[in-house]
Amino acid sequence: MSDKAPRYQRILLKLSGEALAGKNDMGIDSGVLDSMSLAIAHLVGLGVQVGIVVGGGNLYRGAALQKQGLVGRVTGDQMGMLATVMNGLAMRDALERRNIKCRLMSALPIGEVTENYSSRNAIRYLQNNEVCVFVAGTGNPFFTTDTAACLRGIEIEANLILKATKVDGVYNKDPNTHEDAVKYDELTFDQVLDQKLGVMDLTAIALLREHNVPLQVFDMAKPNALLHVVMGDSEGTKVINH
Ligand SMILES: Nc1ncnc2c1ncn2[C@@H]1O[C@H](COP(=O)(O)OP(=O)(O)O)[C@@H](O)[C@H]1O
Ligand SMILES: O=c1ccn([C@@H]2O[C@H](COP(=O)(O)OP(=O)(O)O)[C@@H](O)[C@H]2O)c(=O)[nH]1
Repeated sequence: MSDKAPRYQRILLKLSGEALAGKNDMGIDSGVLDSMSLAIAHLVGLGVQVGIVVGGGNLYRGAALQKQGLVGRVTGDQMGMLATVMNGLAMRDALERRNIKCRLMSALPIGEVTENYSSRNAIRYLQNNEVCVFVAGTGNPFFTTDTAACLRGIEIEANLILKATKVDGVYNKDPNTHEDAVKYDELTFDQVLDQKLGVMDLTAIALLREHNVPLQVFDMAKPNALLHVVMGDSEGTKVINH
């Protein structure tokens, strides 16, 4: 890579819980944490301001807990939100081991374990080159961490929302179930909504469309993909308004 400057000064990165589990079915894989924290540290070194929303699907998902008959949906979603807090704690420590200053900010107040989310404080921390890890989703049941990522991204005035996921972009149909699915390099929020393309939930997409914040979807397991996105190089799929 040349000495060109990053295209985006402030980003919001969505990391799913499943990404943190790596090749395991659940839990947190230390190797994945290590490589993710290294990639993020690289961006911080380039002067990029980084906010992160972590998911919790590697531990608990409210809808699945309800389906098992374990708890009701609201309780299940609360367990899911607390799962994101645990993932966030692990992510913060992984970043701090790399001497990256990091804040863990929760949508639900959890005493001394996290600090309460405030967009004003988050923006101050980001301006001070501290990474902000946002946990507990939106703080409300019936939402997802994808929606939380878009919400936080809009609030902190991120230039781009990045969804690091298991597929390398948005396709015309689910590539995991359709061998003939075709990948888009770029498409609009209207196309995603009209065609109900399932890579991010529709609430999240509608928020980004309304607030005109671009989204880039890319393969979290591909080496240097995160860096390519931030440098403005072609990677994954970009979703924009027009
Ligand atoms: N049109 C589509 N393009 C890409 N992926 C899609 C599409 N429709 C459904 N998917 C599925 O969406 C998944 C990513 O969304 P999701 O499960 O929410 O990811 P994560 O767990 O990383 O947040 C992919 O693994 C893929 O199987
Ligand atoms: O604003 C939110 C965000 C998340 N959740 C709960 O937390 C779980 C974990 O989040 P998600 O499924 O989005 O995680 P990911 O798929 O990214 O790992 C969800 O299933 C919900 O039960 C919630 O209730 N409200």
